[in-house]
Parts: sequence; structure tokens; C-alpha cells
Amino acid sequence: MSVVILDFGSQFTRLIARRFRELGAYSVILPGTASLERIAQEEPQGIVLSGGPSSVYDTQAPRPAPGVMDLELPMLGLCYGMQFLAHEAGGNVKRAGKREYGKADLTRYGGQLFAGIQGEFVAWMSHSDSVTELPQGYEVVAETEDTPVTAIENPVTRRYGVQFHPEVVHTPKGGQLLANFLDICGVRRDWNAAHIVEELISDVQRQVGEEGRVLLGISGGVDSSTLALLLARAVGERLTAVFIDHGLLRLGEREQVEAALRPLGVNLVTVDAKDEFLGALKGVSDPELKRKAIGREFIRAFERETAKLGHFDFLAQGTLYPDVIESAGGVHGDKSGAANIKSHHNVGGLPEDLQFKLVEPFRTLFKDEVREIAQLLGLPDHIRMRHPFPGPGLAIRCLGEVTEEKLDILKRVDDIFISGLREFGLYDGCSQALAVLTPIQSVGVMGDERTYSYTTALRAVTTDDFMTAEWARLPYEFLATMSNRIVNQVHEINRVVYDITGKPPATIEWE
Ligand SMILES: Nc1ncnc2c1ncn2[C@@H]1O[C@H](COP(=O)(O)OP(=O)(O)OP(=O)(O)O)[C@@H](O)[C@H]1O
Ligand SMILES: O=c1[nH]c(=O)c2[nH+]cn([C@@H]3O[C@H](COP(=O)(O)O)[C@@H](O)[C@H]3O)c2[nH]1
Ligand SMILES: NC(=O)CC[C@H](N)C(=O)O
Ligand SMILES: [Mg+2]
Repeated sequence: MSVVILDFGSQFTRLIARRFRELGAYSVILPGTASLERIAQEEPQGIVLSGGPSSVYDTQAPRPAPGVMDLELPMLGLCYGMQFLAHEAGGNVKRAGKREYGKADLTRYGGQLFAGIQGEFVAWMSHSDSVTELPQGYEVVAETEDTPVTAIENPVTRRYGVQFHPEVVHTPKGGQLLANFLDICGVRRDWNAAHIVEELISDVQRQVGEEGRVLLGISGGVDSSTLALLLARAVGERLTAVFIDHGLLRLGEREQVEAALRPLGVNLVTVDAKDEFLGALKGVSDPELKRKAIGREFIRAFERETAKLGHFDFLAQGTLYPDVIESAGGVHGDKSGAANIKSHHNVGGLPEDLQFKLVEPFRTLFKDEVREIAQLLGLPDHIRMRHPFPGPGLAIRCLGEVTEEKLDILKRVDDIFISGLREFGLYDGCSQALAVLTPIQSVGVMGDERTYSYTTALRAVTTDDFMTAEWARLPYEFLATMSNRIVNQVHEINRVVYDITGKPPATIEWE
């Protein structure tokens, strides 16, 4: 039972799902053109049509698959979604005289969607088209100065549309509006961290059965450490966690991870696979090929372990929703219509001849939600609030071919930067920070000598969900100190730059 959100390419689609979760409801995002069968699998109680960049009167405009609009379910259209509802039912949509972007006050509102909402209603707008003629059965239930048709509803068919975005924080009362839609759908509102933990545990037990043994890839990161605690509850002694030291870890990381994980009381095995990983990366400089090689080596390392530890049917990984969506279109990626941005080692980077059945309970969740579960399961805060570190490790921060020499340089730079963030009290204010070793060599002068050395790029970002991110506004003084320390202590570096690009248009990692 769920709400299905059909995605027509809005930047805000994932926020709709998030708001529903905050309201205690379960929802699923599917591509706007998902088939009726696919949608039916989710047993929806209501459907949301998201916004999107297209105009409904374009011949190429995306529309729901045949049969979907015949479903007798409550539907809520947001922006493009509302325009689609109106157009589909025989109304008219036209390019408006002026584009409305940003905050707008509703000059009047009412009807079922706005039930119980009082006072001023500030709505966030982002549109050029407007509904100019209503289809039969619909009435206008809200307007702004510039947009006479700001919200519509057909109380008989239970179809609703709003021209603004209730899912963004800039529409402060949008949550109440979405809650009203959930009530109209009759959706149960009992999603919370405790509930999902119970549900995840029983899902795992169902999947693994009474006898199944589970091998967990553990990295010391938030997701896999949380998963270790969850799996220990689900399958107890039948869980073995394997930590792979692939030679792409940070300075001293192996020892730190082992020390942090030991108190969790989970069966832990550390594997030394440096030679295999570096061997597989030799001569490879294309980012996607590097990622695929790493994904394959991870699985080969797990397979070698099972040869020693006995048979395991199941491989558990702390895969999250962003890993899945960014890997879409990859070998094992969900065919969501989203572009393949990069093949995360644990999703799109998996080899095709995978022998294990995957156990990935966090596949639909975001990082901050996993952190909430971690707290409930009692994961110590120093692991819970750790910055994420990607499975491919420093390999995707050593641009181009990975060599031991380059890794050694990068480890020292990274250590100075991350220790510096902690020393200056800036670590917790950033969501993730990293150093990149670029292949650029440039001319410098040190001690009256000419140098011709590498450039390193420092990057720090703030984000809740790692799908979008802002570059962190670190203080100049701090950056100046880092630049000095790095150039003085790491002789192979003579230039330090700070990455001031958000995501989008960049990604967090450089490869
Ligand atoms: N060195 C490793 N050894 C074993 N498994 C690993 C290793 N690195 C990553 N993995 C597996 O790949 C998954 C995805 O990695 P990812 O970095 O996204 O998550 P994480 O390391 O658990 O958490 P974080 O995002 O905080 O780093 C992990 O949850 C884990 O199952
Ligand atoms: O386990 C992982 N395997 C991968 O292959 C991978 N690629 C990126 N990341 C992490 O995902 C988040 C988003 O990164 P990007 O903006 O670079 O896509 C950031 O937190 C990245 O560090 C990975 N994690
Ligand atoms: N954000 C949207 O959904 C925009 C819908 C439509 N393309 C418009 O500009 O009005
Ligand atoms: Mg990690």
C-alpha cells in the first residue's frame, strides 16, 4: 500500500517522497511513463503527477501509460502534473504572459486540499504555462494575483491540481496540503524509524529464511555499520561481516575501522586485497572502467572469502537510493529512465555473473533516514555522523590511472585536510569533504627553485541527501592554512585549489 509518484522530470520529485515519509506515509517514485502493471504492483491508494520541464501542448510531452488515467484513485498534479490533468480532461493550457518564479501569495483558497489550513498561504512557483480553461467537473479553488487558476479540484473524481510546489520548504504550509491529500487517499500514516526497522527485519528474515547465511560487505561507514546492527537482529550468528582493505583507504583507516567495529559485537573478518585491486586498476584511466573494475574486484574478494568461510547465499550491502538512481541504466540499475551518471561500485559496477543474492534493505532510503535508524539501533555517534566515504575509495579521487605513488600523495593531502577540518571545528558543519589529486602539473617557485608538481583540489559540500549539494563556504583563513600545510608537507604538490561547484552541475566526487 503506497502512494505512487509519477516523475515527469521535476527537480523536486524526490522531495515529494520525502515529505510523505515525514508525514508517516510510504510512497514510491516511478518514471512518469511507467506501465499500468508496474504501478499496480505497488498497490497504490493515490497517485501524484510530478512537475516537469515539458509543456503539455508539445507533441513530445510525456504522459502516463495507457490505462493509468482510467484508475479510479485520487490524483494530485503538481505544476506540470496539474497542467496535464487539466489538458487531459479537455481544459486548456497556454503559455502565460509572464513567467512566475518564486514566492507568491494565494489571494484566496479553499476546498478539500486546503481543509483546515488558515491564514496567509505562501506558495513557491516555477512555471511559464497556465491553465486558462477548466475542464468539466473541475472548479478553481485557489488563485494568486498573476495566476487566476492556481489550484483546481474535481471532488467527484477526486482529482486535484496545484500550480505551485507544496513539496519545497518555500511553501511553508505545503506539508498540510500533502497531508490532506493522504487523508483523501486513506493512506495509513504509521511510517517512522521504529516501524521501518521492524519491517526491514521481517523482510530480511523472509528473504534469507531459517538457514541462510549472510555475508555483509562492511566499510566502517554509516550505511553498512547500521546494516550490521540490523542484520545481527534479523539473522544473529548467521551473519559475517567482511571488511575489504583494497589499498584505496585513507591514512590509518584500516586500523580505525577495525577498532570502531569491534565493539559492535559482529563477526568481523578483514581481507587484504590490495594487490588484486591495484592489479585490476593498472593501465585503466576511464572513470567508468575504473568503477567497473572495482565493482568486480569487490565481488571476487567476497567470493574468495566464502571459499574459506563456507557457503553464503546472500551478500548484504548498505546500498542507498542515491546509489541506485545515479547508477540507473547500468547493468543492474533500475530502468527508471534516469541517466547513468556514474556506476556506483555496489550497483551499476557489479559483475554480470554475480553468484550471490543481494540483501539491500536500505535501497529506497536516503542517508539522513539511515542515520535515524542508526540512532534507534544504538550505533555510536562517531560512526553515525561520519562523512560518507565511497566504496571505490581514493581510486575515484586519483584522476586518471591509479598508481601507488599517486595514492601515497593523496593519502597525505586528505589526512591534512580532514584533520584540519576537525581541528578547526568545521567537520560537522560539512556533509562530506575530500581531496582530489589532479593529473595537472604546473610551475611553481619554492625556496627560489622552480617546481613542476601536481595540483590538488579540495572539496567540501553541504547536503541532506547527497542528491544535490552546495559547496561549503569554508572560511578563507582555514583554506589559507590548509593550502600552506599541504604545500609545505607534501612535496609533490605545489598548487591547491578549492572546488566551488554545486551538484548539479558537478557531482560530489570528481569521477
Ligand atoms: N571496504 C569495503 N569492504 C567491504 N564492503 C564495502 C567496502 N566499502 C564499501 N562496501 C560496501 O559497499 C556499500 C556502499 O558503500 P557506501 O560507501 O555507499 O556505504 P558505507 O560505506 O556503508 O557508508 P558511507 O556512505 O557512510 O561511507 C557499503 O554499504 C558496503 O556494503
Ligand atoms: O559506495 C559508494 N560507491 C560508489 O561507487 C560511489 N560513488 C559516489 N559515492 C558517494 O555517493 C555520494 C554522491 O556522490 P556523487 O555526487 O559523486 O555521485 C557521495 O557521498 C559519494 O562519495 C559512492 N559511494
Ligand atoms: N515546474 C513545472 O512543472 C513547469 C511546467 C511547465 N513546463 C511550465 O513551465 O509551466
Ligand atoms: Mg563508504
